[in-house]
Amino acid sequence: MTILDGKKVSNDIKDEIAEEVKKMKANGEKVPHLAAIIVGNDGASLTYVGSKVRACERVGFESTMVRLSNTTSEIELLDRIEELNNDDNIDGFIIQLPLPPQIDTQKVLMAVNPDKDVDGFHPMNFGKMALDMSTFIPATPFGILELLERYNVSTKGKHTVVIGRSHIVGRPMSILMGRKGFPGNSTVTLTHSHTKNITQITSQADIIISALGVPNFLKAEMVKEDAVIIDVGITRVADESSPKGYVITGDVDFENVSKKASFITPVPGGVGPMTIAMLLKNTLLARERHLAR
Ligand SMILES: NC(=O)C1=CN([C@@H]2O[C@H](COP(=O)(O)OP(=O)(O)OC[C@H]3O[C@@H](n4cnc5c(N)ncnc54)[C@H](OP(=O)(O)O)[C@@H]3O)[C@@H](O)[C@H]2O)C=CC1
Ligand SMILES: Nc1nc(=O)c2c([nH]1)NC[C@@H]1CN(c3ccc(C(=O)N[C@@H](CCC(=O)O)C(=O)O)cc3)C=[N+]21
Repeated sequence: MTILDGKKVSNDIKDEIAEEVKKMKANGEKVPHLAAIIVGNDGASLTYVGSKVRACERVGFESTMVRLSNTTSEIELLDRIEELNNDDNIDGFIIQLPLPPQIDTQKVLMAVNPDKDVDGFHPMNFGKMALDMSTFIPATPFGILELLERYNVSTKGKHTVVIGRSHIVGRPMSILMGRKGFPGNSTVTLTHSHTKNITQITSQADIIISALGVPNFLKAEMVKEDAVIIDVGITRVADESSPKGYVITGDVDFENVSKKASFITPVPGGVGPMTIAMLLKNTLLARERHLAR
């Protein structure tokens, strides 16, 4: 069994990006600038955005965090997006999800300039991805592809089962694994809360990508011997014995499933850090597109 060490690979990627930024600086070129809008005070969301800002600092990017109150109206948010769209210093930006209920998420995501949409959530970019055109690939699925590639995990002709169909993880993942090329050429089954007999489906999978957010959902009995297991789930579970008062838990019963798996991602230290590294990669791409305009 091999652990797919997202923490290590993400550090390698950040080192590679930092090298590129050094060269830009040496040539007197503009360095990439990422902005993030965060609405409200959700602890987990603040943590993620904080890690994105720290990652920017580490590789030498500029970063801007725009913090808005939980009662921000849709119009106010759309105005802030328009400012970032028009700000020539900003190469790319993201709007941290989820948004409070008074705001229509789809409307907001459609307001982002597709050339600055480093999350790849705009319908234009999502459509391009589905049509194999070059574009921003959503960071979490992109990170999973990168991890499979760097560990040379075979995907061709394999049966990949994705659990969860969210717009940010499961749905794009199902499209990407079925694309031509590597990593891809998989036969994909997309499952969700209305799927019947899910154990029967996961038991046939060569690769399982679990993105539902239910701790310990995927148990050893649901998994075939030598399967590849990608655990996207991140749930905070209260734990008084840990310093923060909670621990981060994935969707997979790691202790038992890892005994059967050929490759498996841990939580923490698997897909999460890869997501951040790929957001930086997308920001590099956004800068190139910006300079080409
Ligand atoms: N590591 C990382 O970088 C990231 C981690 N995450 C984590 O991944 C998890 C999923 O997040 P996200 O993609 O936003 O998903 P959502 O919470 O938006 O959706 C969950 C999906 O899981 C499906 N689902 C729920 N219960 C079941 C069940 N019992 N059996 C089968 N399918 C089920 C839902 O089905 P239905 O559509 O029918 O409701 C839905 O499609 C969360 O823990 C989140 O924190 C998210 C993004 C990045
Ligand atoms: N517009 C938008 N883009 C996103 O990419 C996005 C989002 N909204 N909303 C929420 C989800 C979640 N997400 C994570 C990113 C990093 C870790 C991560 O670094 N996790 C660490 C642990 C972090 C911790 O200790 O809390 C790990 O798994 O090792 C987790 C989750 C990005 N998301």
